[in-house]
This record gives sequence, structure tokens and C-alpha cells, in this order.
Amino acid sequence: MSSLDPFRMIGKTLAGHFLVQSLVGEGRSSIVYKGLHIGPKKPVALKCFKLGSWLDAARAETFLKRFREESKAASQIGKENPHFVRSIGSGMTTSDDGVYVPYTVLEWLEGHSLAQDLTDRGLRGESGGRPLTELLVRFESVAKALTQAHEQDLVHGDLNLGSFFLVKEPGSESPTKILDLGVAKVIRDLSREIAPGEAPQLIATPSHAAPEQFDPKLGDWGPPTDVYALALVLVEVMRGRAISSAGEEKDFAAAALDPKKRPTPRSFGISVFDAVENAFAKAVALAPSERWSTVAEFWSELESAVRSEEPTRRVLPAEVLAEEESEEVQVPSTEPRPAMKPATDDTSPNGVLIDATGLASSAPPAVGASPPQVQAAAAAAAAAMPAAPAERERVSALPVPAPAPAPVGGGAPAKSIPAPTRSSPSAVGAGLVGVTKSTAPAAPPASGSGGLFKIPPPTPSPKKLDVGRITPAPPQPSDVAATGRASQPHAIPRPGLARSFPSTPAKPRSDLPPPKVSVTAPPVLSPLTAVPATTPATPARKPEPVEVRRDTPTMPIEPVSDVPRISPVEREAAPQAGPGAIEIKATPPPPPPEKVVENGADGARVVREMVPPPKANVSVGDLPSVMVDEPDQRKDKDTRQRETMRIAMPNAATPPVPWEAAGTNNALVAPATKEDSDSVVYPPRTVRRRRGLWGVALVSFLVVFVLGAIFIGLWHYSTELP
Ligand SMILES: Nc1ncnc2c1ncn2[C@@H]1O[C@H](COP(=O)(O)OP(=O)(O)OP(=O)(O)O)[C@@H](O)[C@H]1O
Repeated sequence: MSSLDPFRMIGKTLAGHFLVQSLVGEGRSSIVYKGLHIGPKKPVALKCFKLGSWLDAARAETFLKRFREESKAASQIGKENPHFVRSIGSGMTTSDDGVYVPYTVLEWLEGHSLAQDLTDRGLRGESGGRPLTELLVRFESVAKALTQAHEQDLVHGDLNLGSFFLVKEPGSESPTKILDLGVAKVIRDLSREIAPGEAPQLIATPSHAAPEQFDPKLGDWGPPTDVYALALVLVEVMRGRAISSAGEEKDFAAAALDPKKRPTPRSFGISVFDAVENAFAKAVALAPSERWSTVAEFWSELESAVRSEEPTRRVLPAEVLAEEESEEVQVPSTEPRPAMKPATDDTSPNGVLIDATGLASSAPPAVGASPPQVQAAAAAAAAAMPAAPAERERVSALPVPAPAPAPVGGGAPAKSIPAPTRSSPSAVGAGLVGVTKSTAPAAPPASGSGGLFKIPPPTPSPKKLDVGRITPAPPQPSDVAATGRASQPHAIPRPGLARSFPSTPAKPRSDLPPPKVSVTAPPVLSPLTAVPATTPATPARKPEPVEVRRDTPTMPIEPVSDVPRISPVEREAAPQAGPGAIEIKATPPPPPPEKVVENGADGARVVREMVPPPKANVSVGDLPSVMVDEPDQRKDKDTRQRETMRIAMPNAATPPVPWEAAGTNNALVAPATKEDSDSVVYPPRTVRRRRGLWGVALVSFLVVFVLGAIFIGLWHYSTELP
């Protein structure tokens, strides 16, 4: 195999849709090419798996079928959650060497993997790792995404630095994406099923494989498997260097299975707090059952550990905030803290979080994500940012004295909220833990400062301005550390603040009485409809019913024939009725229409009648179908005047509109409105009528007849004379 193109794929078209263009990179178990999705002309990544010779012709088809089935759930979550790379399809091809190559087609991502990032930083001489506080922010979204996958029984099974892709696309929904969710487990299961004993035992990356991946006796792969690997990835980033992947599989196995050699931060020389080390120790425990059972638990514990040890006023480095894709903003409010209740429901994605940094407030912030207020709060947050770099240095420094309790509630003694522990999962699980501000003990928070609270979210609605507002309430003694920093959805989180993993059950805080929250939604009346603005959003607008009114004057003329005056064009435009037809009754006569009488070239009298044709863009053209009930010309005049015309309209509920008809011989399709009629060009229709033609003929006939009879009579009389 060529090292430039190991499978010799470049230039091939896979499945008739994907042109392989260039090699992107080669990992342990796959080779990634850049390709072109020929139809939509979009770049794609073609990930070709190196499975080995056990996948032969006999097994290839079964493998592909099962691979597709098993990958369904993973590709589905990729469609729903932007933190996973999206899978477009999968297939099987053969290399020039006759090797069967299953492949997946993935959305193309601009950027590079976390592995590459670390390498690049090393090359740039940026030695040193990143502080855990920063990682907790940067990777919070992927931790949440993994939790979501676990809830759907999906295990990644091969997390490593290459599994995290740092997207460099402006406006990207998620700057960090997880690659290869579920692929390792699917391949492991299928290889065991299809080629038992032949396929390799270890599918995951040896340096990051959990003990149970080396020794199945310890248990099956599950969320703790990913917790283990994620912990190693965090350690690598904190350290600023990847764990060496050089070595034999058996050496990695020996290390992973050694109870005395746990890969914690300190084992790699990283100086961390005891609580942080303990959280990691549990994450990389030998037995899966001894680890954090979910990523959410691990994450919350790390946050708690960081909070419990560091000064509580932590300001995030500006560049982290700029790069972070998080969904929540912790916004310092300049207004008095509203009535709040403890965050007992951490599952609500729209929850507004109030944390505790002692920022004074003086007016009730609106809860309904009122844009102006959120902007004001965000501006206040931005104003607080300049202190960031200095603050970061101080935060990273070790050890750090415990924060002094901040006086709260207008001088009341501070009540410090204990750092959450496993024994107090209420705070840990939800990640909703108060932070006491220790950097400014002399400036106590104005009122009600304590804890991290979650205000029930307003009804999700794009028009949040009208949702309501929080009614301010007197400070609660229990609001020890609340600060009035509200976090709005789609805002930037800060480490150590609210964490709300979807999997974590809602747990009320036992140490705080429930403060009151009053969300009122004063009805806002629409000037036109007087419907409260809080009414559920109206569905997409249906087409306005078009009132078809025969208000264009037409000329009543003498009927020449009984053929109804509807042009072929009008007939074409009015073939059939549909649901929601509007009835238009042809009843009383219209105002006198314009009448043009002129002499034809042959002396005949020509009457020009202004007949409106169907209007293409409104009265007929926009309508899916039009049905015209033509007046039956055999009926008498009055009956015909009462004939109706129906124009089919989707969802039209317009009552019948009287059609001011003039006489019986009017065109049946008219512009819908006066405005429409203004824009309609009425081609004159010439009607020629020859008056008295038949009379002349008749008289002539009679004259000839009478004259003939006289002539014959006279001739007969003369011949009979002697
Ligand atoms: N969807 C994608 N868009 C763009 N580049 C991608 C995509 N998926 C993977 N890559 C890149 O392709 C290269 C090879 O990826 P691959 O997953 O095969 O290797 P790896 O993750 O480094 O190693 P391993 O297969 O051992 O996990 C990496 O640089 C990766 O960042």
C-alpha cells in the first residue's frame, strides 16, 4: 500500500456519489480521505476502516448490513446533536489489493483534532497544559453530549485526543465535535459475531483503552469506559502532551490492569488539588463499577473540586470565553435579585440560573430572556472581563486559601455552602452549587446572595419579550451567596457555575428553604386582534382568503348567441374545484359598463366589450385550482343570474361574495379586488352582429316568391286565352 494513498482510493467514485480526492490522515484503525459529494457538490470525509483480512468476500455483505443497522442510532444522534460529527452514509468497497474496506461518509469539518492541536502547540513552543478550569468550560458541551449518548445506550468506546475535533468555521454551532461515536463498539461486536476468534480483540486505542477493554472479565463496555478515556484526555490536555502511544498492546494492558498504576494527573506530574486528584482517581479506577457511572457525575465532581479549593471569584480568560461554544451565559446583574427558588429542576434547558458572586442588584431582571435586559447584563459581564488574565494566574496558582465567607443579606453573616460531595448529590448532580465571592469581602453583596438558583424558565417562545417578568421579592435569609448573576440560555458559562446535565435527576437542596419565584405574564394585547400576546404562537400564515368580487364594469350587450361568454383562457384557468371553494354568486347587475360601438370595415356594427380575463397573479394564477360553474344558457335570464362561480382556494373560508353581475352575458372570472382590477389588462373582445340579415333575406324571398307567383299566374292566364 502506498503511504500517500494506502487504499489507492484517490480518483475513485464510491457508490457513484462520492469522489475520493485526497488523503487527510491515517489513524490506527482508519484512513480518512477528503471527497466530494458529487450531487450537492459538497465536501465530505470518507473514513475507510482498516479491518484486516478477516473481512473476506463471504463476510463482507453481512458485515455491511449489520454495520448499517448497528450504526443507525449513532448516526441518528449525530443528526440531532451538533456536538457529534454527522454521518451521511456508509458502504463497502475493495482496495486495489482486494481488501474489503467498509467506509462511512461524514460531514466535512474544517479544523483539526485535539491531538493535532496539542502537537501544534508543542511545535510552537507553547509548553504547558491548560488549567482544568478552562477545560471544564471548553469541554462542557462535549461532556453533555456524551452524557446524552450514554442515555441512549451509546458508548463511544474509543475516546482519545483524535476523537475531539476543533472546528474552525465561523459561526459553527459547536466548536468541538466528537468523532466516531459508537463505531468501535459496533466493529467489536460485529467482528466477534462474524469472525469469532479471528478479529483482533482490542478495537480501541491501546493507550486510552479502559481495563475492561483489555480484560472482558471486568465487565462490558459502558459509560464508565468513556469516563476512563475522557479522564485520560483531560489529563493529556492539562499536561500539554499526549500520553505516549508507542509500545505494545500488552504493555498498555499491563499498565491499565495494574491497580497500583492509576493514570491520575499526579501520576503524570501534574499538580492538582486533592479533590481533583480524587475525582480523577475514581474516573480511572480499575473496575468499571468503581468509576463514576456517568460523565455528568464526573464533571460535576470536577467542578465541585475546583470550586472547593480555589478562590471563588473566578474570571475566565478572555480567549476561553471567546472560543467557548457553551449554551449559557452567566451574566452579572446590576439589578436586585428577584425572588428565586432553588434549582430543583435541572433538566430544563431554558432555566435561568442565578449564581452567587455577590454582585449587587437593584431592579428585577426580566426572566423572559428579554433581549435588552440580557444585553445590558451581558454588557455588565463584559465590563467585568478586563481583570481576567490576572485573575487566571491567581486561580491557577496552588495552593489557594479557602475563601472567606462573604457577609450577605445586608450585613448578615455569610453562610457558606458546602462544596458538593458524593454524599450530597443534590448539588453535585445538578452542578448547581453556590460560589462564595472571596475576592471582595469588604463589599458584601447587596441582598440575597447565596447559592446557585434556577428560575423556572418562561414558556419557550421566540417572542420572549412578552413572556413576563420576575416580581422582586424581599431577600431570603437562605439566599446566602446568591449574587444575581443570571445565566441565560445560549450564554457563556463559567467554570464552577451551573452545570445542568440532562441525565442528572432533579434534586432539591435541603439546606435552603425554597425562595419564591413569581413569574407574571401580563397579557399584551395586539392592537388588531386584542389577543393576549402570550397566546401560543400562531401557525404559519395560511393564504389570505381572496375575495373575488365582480367589481369591474363589464358591458351589457345584446346577446348574439346562447354561448356563455367565457373565453377559452378562462376555461383553462378554471378546470376544477378544490376544497375550500369560495362561492361567488352572480346576482344583481353591475353598474353600467363601458361600451364601445364602432362600425366595422364591412359596415357591420361592432361592439367592443371590456371583458376582464383571469388575473394570473391573484384571482386565478395563485390558486391551485379554479372551478367555474357556468350558467346554463338554456335557463332563463333570472336563473342564469343566480348561477354561481366557485374558485377553489386552499383553506379559504370566505363566505359567498355577491357578484354584481350586469345582465347574463358577463365574463365569469374577474379580478379579485379593485387593486387587482387596476393591474389587469383587458383585451377588447370584438363582437360583430349583422342586423336584419335574416329579415332582408326573408323579405327578398317573399318578394321573389310573390313576384314569381304573379308571373306564373299571368303566364298561365295568357296561355289559356283563346
Ligand atoms: N469529518 C472529518 N472532517 C475532516 N477531517 C476529519 C474528519 N474525520 C476525521 N478527520 C481527520 O482525519 C484524520 C484521520 O482521522 P482518523 O479518525 O482516522 O484518525 P485518528 O482519529 O487520528 O486515529 P484513530 O483512528 O486511531 O482514532 C485526522 O486528522 C482527523 O482529524
